[in-house]
Amino acid sequence: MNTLRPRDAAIGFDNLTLGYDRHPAVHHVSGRIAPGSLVAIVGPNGAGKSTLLKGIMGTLKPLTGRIVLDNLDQREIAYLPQLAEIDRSFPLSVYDFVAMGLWRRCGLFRGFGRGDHTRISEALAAVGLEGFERRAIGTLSGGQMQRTLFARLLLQDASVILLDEPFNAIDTKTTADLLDLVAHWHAEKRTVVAVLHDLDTVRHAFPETILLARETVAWGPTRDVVTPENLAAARRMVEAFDRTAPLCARDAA
Ligand SMILES: Nc1ncnc2c1ncn2[C@@H]1O[C@H](COP(=O)(O)OP(=O)(O)OP(=O)(O)O)[C@@H](O)[C@H]1O
Repeated sequence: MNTLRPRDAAIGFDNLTLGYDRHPAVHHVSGRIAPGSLVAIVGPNGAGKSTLLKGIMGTLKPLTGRIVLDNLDQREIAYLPQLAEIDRSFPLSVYDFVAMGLWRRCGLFRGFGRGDHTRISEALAAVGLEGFERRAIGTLSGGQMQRTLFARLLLQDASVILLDEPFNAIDTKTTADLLDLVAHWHAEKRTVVAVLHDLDTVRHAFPETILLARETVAWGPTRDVVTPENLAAARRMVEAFDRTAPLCARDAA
């Protein structure tokens, strides 16, 4: 069902500062996520990981610096938000929720053809949710909802996929199944960037890591980045950060 034509979609950060109400949340990030990378973003709570994903998505505009997208339109990026951010009270079936992954290609008001229904069924099968089509999303367990979100991502068929804590509070079996999908996307040369807290998962499944602590502590091969020294430095840096500061000392100089 993969209709992706691999392209050289890359994401660059040029001295990027992102924040809220003009207060920086993550600052001076520079680097490039190469096409086809499989990258983990790690760091303590409040390090700016989700903020960086929101910057890539364009929902948060840079305070200073730039995000440079090569061969990539922001609308083509697929994004899996944290489970807690999804309003599940909306009366939507699993089938209709997953079908939303096709909207960008089909348009809102065009009906689905037989090929589309097949693709939706294949996506549900790929995440192990056959038989759940008519269930309201509000009745799903956390793991079932996460599988539903992955099925929607499958249909989006995006060259860049951003995942915000995709395995939080998800059991081992579901995590393993969803990690298989991530590995599959990587094999298809899609770019996958995931915010993660479980460092074992990062070490086993993500070749590249960005360690954030309001700025970049380290960025490179996971074995070089996820070290006790770097993790301790990240903790110290987040604790020392003044969240009320309008500017950092580097900007003021
Ligand atoms: N909408 C917002 N308005 C104001 N401040 C915000 C907003 N969203 C995040 N922040 C602040 O920005 C900082 C970075 O938050 P962010 O959610 O990016 O961190 P994170 O690394 O993803 O943390 P966690 O691991 O806890 O999810 C935090 O101090 C947070 O309180």
